[in-house]
Amino acid sequence: MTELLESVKNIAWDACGAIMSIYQDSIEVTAKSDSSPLTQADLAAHRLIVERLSSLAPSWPTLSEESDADEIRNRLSWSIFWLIDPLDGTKEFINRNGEFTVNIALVHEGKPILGVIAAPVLNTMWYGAKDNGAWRQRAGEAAEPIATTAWKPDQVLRVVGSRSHGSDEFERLLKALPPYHLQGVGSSLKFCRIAEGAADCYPRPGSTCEWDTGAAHIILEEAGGAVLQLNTRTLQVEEALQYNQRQSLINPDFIALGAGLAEQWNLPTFLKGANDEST
Ligand SMILES: Nc1ncnc2c1ncn2[C@@H]1O[C@H](COP(=O)(O)O)[C@@H](OP(=O)(O)O)[C@H]1O
Ligand SMILES: [Mg+2]
Repeated sequence: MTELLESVKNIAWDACGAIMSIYQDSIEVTAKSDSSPLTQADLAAHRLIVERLSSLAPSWPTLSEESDADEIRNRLSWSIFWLIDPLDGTKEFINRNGEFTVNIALVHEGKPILGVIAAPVLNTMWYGAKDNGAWRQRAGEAAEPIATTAWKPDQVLRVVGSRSHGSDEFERLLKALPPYHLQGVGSSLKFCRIAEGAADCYPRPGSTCEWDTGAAHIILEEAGGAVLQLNTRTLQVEEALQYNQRQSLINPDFIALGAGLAEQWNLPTFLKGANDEST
């Protein structure tokens, strides 16, 4: 696993290089069929990552946000594959605020077992693999282990949410939380904040795809946290998100949280109903 991680880290970092050469030049934006934005950086990173992973592990297929439908036609029969978002946070990339990442996960039997998230503007990578812990590495520095922090009921809950994709459902969920502080953060960086102990939870009703969460999912689990399906009606957490098990690649509603918070979430006292004391 350690050797595989090093290879994937190198690939993610090289993809960051391809993205940055476009970031520093001019960004051309086109619209995909679902009207979400696409840039030449998404495609350059996609091509580099798919080519390099295919030569690293020729028998493991790749499923990228930018894959053609034909290339992933048989995906439900895959037991192991690479799950890739070549540029997560395209809107943040276009807005040039630095909050975008390259996400690469290895998924086995519906669960992510290795993940790398690279943020070129922040010069940082977060990564982890099953039973190998979670790590953060700043460019030119040694890797350091990271872990979630356990929220206590007398503390303000540090919530992270999308910078660019809010929703009424998200606003409704916030009302069920104890006193909180909300920070908007782009891309998978929200999960990284929880994994390194800088935030407590990230509720996300709707509007994410499996490539937005796969790499972050295993990193957060290895840091002591969890990424759990959330029933937004009852506000109960359910089993962990699963990958490549359904026709749709859109995730169900979920909440990512640090150590111990899933148990707290199920305590009736945790949910206080409409809450107007938020900071
Ligand atoms: N309506 C929608 N349906 C599915 N996924 C959506 C969506 N709106 C946003 N997303 C996903 O949310 C990601 C951005 O996350 P965030 O808002 O947390 O920064 C996008 O990643 P990309 O930028 O890779 O397309 C996209 O995959
Ligand atoms: Mg993308």
